[in-house]
Amino acid sequence: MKKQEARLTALKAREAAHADPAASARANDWLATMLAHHAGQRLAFYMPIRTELDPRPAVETHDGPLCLPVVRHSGEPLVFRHWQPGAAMVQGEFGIQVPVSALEMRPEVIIVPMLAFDRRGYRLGYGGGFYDRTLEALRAQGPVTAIGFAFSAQELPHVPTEPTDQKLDLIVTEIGILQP
Ligand SMILES: Nc1nc2c(c(=O)[nH]1)N(C=O)[C@@H](CNc1ccc(C(=O)N[C@@H](CCC(=O)O)C(=O)O)cc1)CN2
Ligand SMILES: Nc1ncnc2c1ncn2[C@@H]1O[C@H](COP(=O)(O)OP(=O)(O)OP(=O)(O)O)[C@@H](O)[C@H]1O
Repeated sequence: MKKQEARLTALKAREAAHADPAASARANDWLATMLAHHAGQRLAFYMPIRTELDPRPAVETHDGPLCLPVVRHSGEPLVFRHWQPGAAMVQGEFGIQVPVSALEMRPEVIIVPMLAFDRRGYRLGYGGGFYDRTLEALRAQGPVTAIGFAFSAQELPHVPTEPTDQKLDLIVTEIGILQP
């Protein structure tokens, strides 16, 4: 499968890039710059797993409510639960920490994790289709800004796509901000 090959290539690139803390710091500086334009808005971030780029340093600078994605069922959009520093957490699906909070939030800005991306704004994740379904549902309700966050080494010339793929509005890496 083409997507599967692309995932493997990008995963190796991400593992190598992850070893450089300076790249992570620069990416977070760019992300914080971007988030400053969204002050006051509800922001969804993610708890990094494996070698995902950690967005938390930039998220700490955000002026506005925060939430984290929760998998309810495969084949369904993610839901977002309110998070604040010190919030009680529990291990959710795929070993990812999720807030215990029952308070759900509709984010206006979403920091999206990824394995690979291209300059058209297409991305590849772990293959659950969670962010595609989630962005489709949220965009049907109102405006939402999807910010892909990854190391520049995770860029591919052309990510394999399907009709259900939702495009990112912005991509932030350690090199800067890309607007597809
Ligand atoms: N940090 C983070 N949080 C996230 C995501 C993510 O990609 N990263 N998600 C993005 O959707 C959602 C969770 N979805 C996920 C789906 C699959 C796998 C995963 O590790 N899959 C394994 C194989 C799955 C299995 O065990 O059968 C793999 O690809 O190795 C992780 C998260 C919501 N939260
Ligand atoms: N809105 C949708 N409705 C129905 N099926 C969908 C939708 N979005 C994605 N899918 C299906 O989900 C499956 C996985 O999608 P894809 O490979 O794009 O996941 P991914 O973007 O890598 O994963 P994730 O978003 O969880 O990080 C695909 O077979 C796709 O057809």
